[in-house]
Amino acid sequence: MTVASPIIVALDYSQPDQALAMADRLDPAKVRVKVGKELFTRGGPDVVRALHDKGFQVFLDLKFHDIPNTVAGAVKAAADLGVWMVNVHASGGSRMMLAAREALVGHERPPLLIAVTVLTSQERADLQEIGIDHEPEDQVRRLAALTRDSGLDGVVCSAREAAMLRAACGDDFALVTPGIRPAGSAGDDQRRVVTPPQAREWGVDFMVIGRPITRAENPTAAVDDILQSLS
Ligand SMILES: O=C(O)c1cc(=O)[nH]c(=O)n1[C@@H]1O[C@H](COP(=O)(O)O)[C@@H](O)[C@H]1O
Repeated sequence: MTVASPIIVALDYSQPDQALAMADRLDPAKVRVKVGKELFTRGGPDVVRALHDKGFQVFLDLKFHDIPNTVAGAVKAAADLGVWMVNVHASGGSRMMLAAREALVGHERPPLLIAVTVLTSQERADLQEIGIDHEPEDQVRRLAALTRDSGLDGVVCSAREAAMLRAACGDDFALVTPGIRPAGSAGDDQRRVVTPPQAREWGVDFMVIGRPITRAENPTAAVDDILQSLS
C-alpha cells in the first residue's frame, strides 16, 4: 500500500496485545507504525507480522550498532521480515553502514535504510563524556554527511536540524524526526518540540509521533487533525 501521509505512529507499548489494539484504532492508509526495542523484545517478529497482516508499513526501530558483519546480517533479517524502514547508528561508522547497505543489494523489497545521528536526549555534556568535543549540531552534520556518503537513504534527527540537513544533504535524503507535538498538546518528556506544519516547512519527510496520538481519546481524530494541519 502507498501511504501518502508523513506520520509514523510510535507503538511504545510493553505488551504486543496493547500495540495491536492501538493499531486496530488506526488506519494503515493514513499512518505507518514504529516498533521499537521494548515491543520487539517482548513480541519478536510475530508482532511485526501481525501489523503487516493488518495492512501497516512498519518502521523497525532497533538502531543496530555492532561490527559490520553482524549489522549486515541484522539488516538483512529485517528486510526478510518485510519491514518498510530499518535503522542503524551512524556512529558505527562508514564500514558498518556500507556493509548494511551492501546486505540489501538485490533484495526483492529492500527497506529504507536510515541512520540515527545524535539522539535527541543527548546534549553537549553527554557527547563530551564519551570523548566527542563538538556541539551536538556539528556532530549531527558530520554523521549525516557520513550516512549520505555511505549510500544510506536518510537519517533520524531533530526537526530543528532538518533545514540544515536538507541544505547539506540534498532533496533525496529522508529526514525522519521525533519530538513532534501538535499545537496545544503536552510536551511530555520531549524537549524543544516542533509542530507538524513547522516540521514540514523545515523539510521533514517523516514525523515519528507517539503519545499525542496513542494517548488521545480518539486516535483517529488526532491523526486527522494533524493531517488537516498539513493540508
Ligand atoms: O529513534 C527514535 O524514534 C527516537 C529518537 C530520538 O532521538 N528521540 C525520540 O524520541 N525517539 C522516539 O520517538 C518516539 C517519540 O514518542 P512521543 O514522544 O510519544 O511522540 C519514541 O518512540 C522515542 O523513542
